[in-house]
Amino acid sequence: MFSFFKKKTVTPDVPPAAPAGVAPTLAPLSPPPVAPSAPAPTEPAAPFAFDVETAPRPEPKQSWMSRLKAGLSKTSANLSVLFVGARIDDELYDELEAALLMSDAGIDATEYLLEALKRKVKDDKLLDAAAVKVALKSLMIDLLRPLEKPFVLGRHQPTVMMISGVNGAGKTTTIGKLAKHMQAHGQSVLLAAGDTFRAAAREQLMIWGQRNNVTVISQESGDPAAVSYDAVQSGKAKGTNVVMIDTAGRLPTQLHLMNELQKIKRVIGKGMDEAPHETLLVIDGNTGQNALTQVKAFDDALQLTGLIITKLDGTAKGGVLAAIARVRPVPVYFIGIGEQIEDLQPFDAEEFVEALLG
Ligand SMILES: Nc1nc2c(ncn2[C@@H]2O[C@H](COP(=O)(O)OP(=O)(O)OP(=O)(O)O)[C@@H](O)[C@H]2O)c(=O)[nH]1
Repeated sequence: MFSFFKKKTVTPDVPPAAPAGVAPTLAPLSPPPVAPSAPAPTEPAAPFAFDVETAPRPEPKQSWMSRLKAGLSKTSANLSVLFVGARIDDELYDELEAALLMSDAGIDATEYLLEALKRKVKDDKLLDAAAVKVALKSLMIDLLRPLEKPFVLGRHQPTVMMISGVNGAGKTTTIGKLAKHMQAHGQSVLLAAGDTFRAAAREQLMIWGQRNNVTVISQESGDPAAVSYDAVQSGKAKGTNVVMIDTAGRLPTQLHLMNELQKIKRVIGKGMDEAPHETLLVIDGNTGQNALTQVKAFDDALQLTGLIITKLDGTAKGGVLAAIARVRPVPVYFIGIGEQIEDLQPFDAEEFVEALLG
């Protein structure tokens, strides 16, 4: 058993002791230092650790942190400038309120943070703007920390993951990255091309599967629930470690398509008790407050176990994580900042706030 988790919580060489019955939490997400030999499908993979800073990458690639900072630079510039030589007065709070709203934090999280900050400034008798910024950082970390959750594999054989989201959110790209990470750490992976609407999407996944030596279950036309069921059966028969089920993009307002997702989930459950073990929503980080609408709708329909937020390298503002934390705190397993495999990393609240408020 292993989990994808932030690096700070682990000692790479010595796996932390886990309480009885609980999966050990290790940090991952990069090729392991030595090329692994894939174990027999049913063997659990050896635990592995991931360190963003030391992971090998071609020069002159920037570190994960500097790229995350660059991705969130719009918001961080707007927030940071407020504290430069500022007086602690209503004007500062007003500007901060505007900057948080602009960052997509939404009204609830913005009001919560402002109230908490004012209280802290008073209680701790803070006198200069730099100290207020530090206080805001710590409040944001506290707000976002409940969204951190290790992504554990190995509790089930196979672990079945269902991946949903609106069109173009980055579902298929994310599945590809995750599959590669998992393979690199000795996990056997099977994909289901559950997007039976778009032939191109199916073909994209098939070609990708051939290139990367990953079996893809697909049907030319047909019922995505049936494809998903077949994939689970195949995964069980082959002793595959992970079955990932891609689904067609859809809007939460397309009720018949949301009903279809519920059906896919039910049918997966018929293929294997307790499956899908992970019901994930992929969100484009540039969607702003609409991301919150998506989380609510998909969570209501599917009871999500986690989120993956992509494209935080574009025009993303980042504040939407605060809105999610306040309004619908579904765990954020991973965040993505680009199209390369190492551009998807476990969500780390402290790292994220550091990039946002630096
Ligand atoms: N910049 C950037 N682009 C990304 C990221 N993740 C995915 N993309 C791009 O977003 C586009 C859409 O990605 P897909 O994986 O096809 O999205 P999808 O959700 O499967 O799309 P549908 O099948 O149409 O629903 C592609 O061009 C990806 O390369 C990211 O983190 N950053």
